[in-house]
Amino acid sequence: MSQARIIDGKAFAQNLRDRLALQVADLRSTGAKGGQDLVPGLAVVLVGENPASQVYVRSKGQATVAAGMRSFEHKLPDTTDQATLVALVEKLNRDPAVNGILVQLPLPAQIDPAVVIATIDPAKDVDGFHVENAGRLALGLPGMVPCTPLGCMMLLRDVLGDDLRGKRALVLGRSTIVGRPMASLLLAADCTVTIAHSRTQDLPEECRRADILVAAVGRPEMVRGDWIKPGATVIDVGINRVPHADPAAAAEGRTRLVGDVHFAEAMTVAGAITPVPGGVGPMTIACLLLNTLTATCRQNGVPLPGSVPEADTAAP
Ligand SMILES: Nc1nc(=O)c2c([nH]1)NC[C@@H]1CN(c3ccc(C(=O)N[C@@H](CCC(=O)O)C(=O)O)cc3)C=[N+]21
Ligand SMILES: [Mg+2]
Repeated sequence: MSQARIIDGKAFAQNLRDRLALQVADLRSTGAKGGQDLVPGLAVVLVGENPASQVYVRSKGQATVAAGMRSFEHKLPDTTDQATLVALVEKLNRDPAVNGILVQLPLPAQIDPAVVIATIDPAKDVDGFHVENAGRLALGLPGMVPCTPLGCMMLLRDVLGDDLRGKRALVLGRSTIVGRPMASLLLAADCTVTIAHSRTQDLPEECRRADILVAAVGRPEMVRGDWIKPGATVIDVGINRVPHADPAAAAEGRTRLVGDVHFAEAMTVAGAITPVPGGVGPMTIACLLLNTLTATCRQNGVPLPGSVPEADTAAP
């Protein structure tokens, strides 16, 4: 039986982070010569004590420092009101040491995420969630591109190169943070794009038509082997924590991570596939650093370092 190529997102992300660290060091020395502060700074705001969010925020901070950038972490209590969070974001907008701002989602129920995101200066919106950046992407204009779709695109470019052109791509999921921006990027890469979702009729049949399948629905192992076109490239965005496969371990409360794709089944059909963990997740963090570097360069009128991929087009 055939075996898919496993797309090593972890290694790709580490390589990107190494290259970014070199560019950050270059930028810092350029700034020192010109008397400018060209040290990229990323502010991450966490409201509340969601354990998963705490883990993500910690690994983002570590990655930021490892790349030679400044990390500013702001932790606010679960009871924080919207006005307080908006005031913090406004302060970060004005702070010249802060080039990127990320407000960790989800936010507690008393805070409307749309209001907070609308407050972020679009030039510092390294998540690419602001309406201005979402609109720019939808119109094919330069802007900040959401990290997860950007990372998926880089992996696809690595596997397929120019073969992306004209391919049938299906995005499963229509979220504003993954599905929709992913579809825009695939369209910009000259794919023929379908967005499928919970109301799509004959979903397995739709999936089977796709040369490129991007699963981002948040449903553990929903995409089965027989939903996949033989040889297709599969990008699994899902990160679902489920009880451990071994019932004894599950009884002790142990969990494991699975994607939106049934990996073992997909392995026998797909041409290439991202694993979970070790696929898209690490790319999200690497692209956050890339966006922070891009934002810093644009804010200071400095050209993007040559070997850093152009985020807008996700060229290799
Ligand atoms: N404003 C905002 N921006 C985000 O980008 C954002 C957010 N809020 N809220 C939560 C989600 C989730 N997210 C992940 C980042 C890295 C991994 C990651 O590195 N995963 C590893 C390890 C996973 C693990 O072991 O738990 C992997 O897939 O291999 C996963 C998920 C960013 N998010
Ligand atoms: Mg700075």
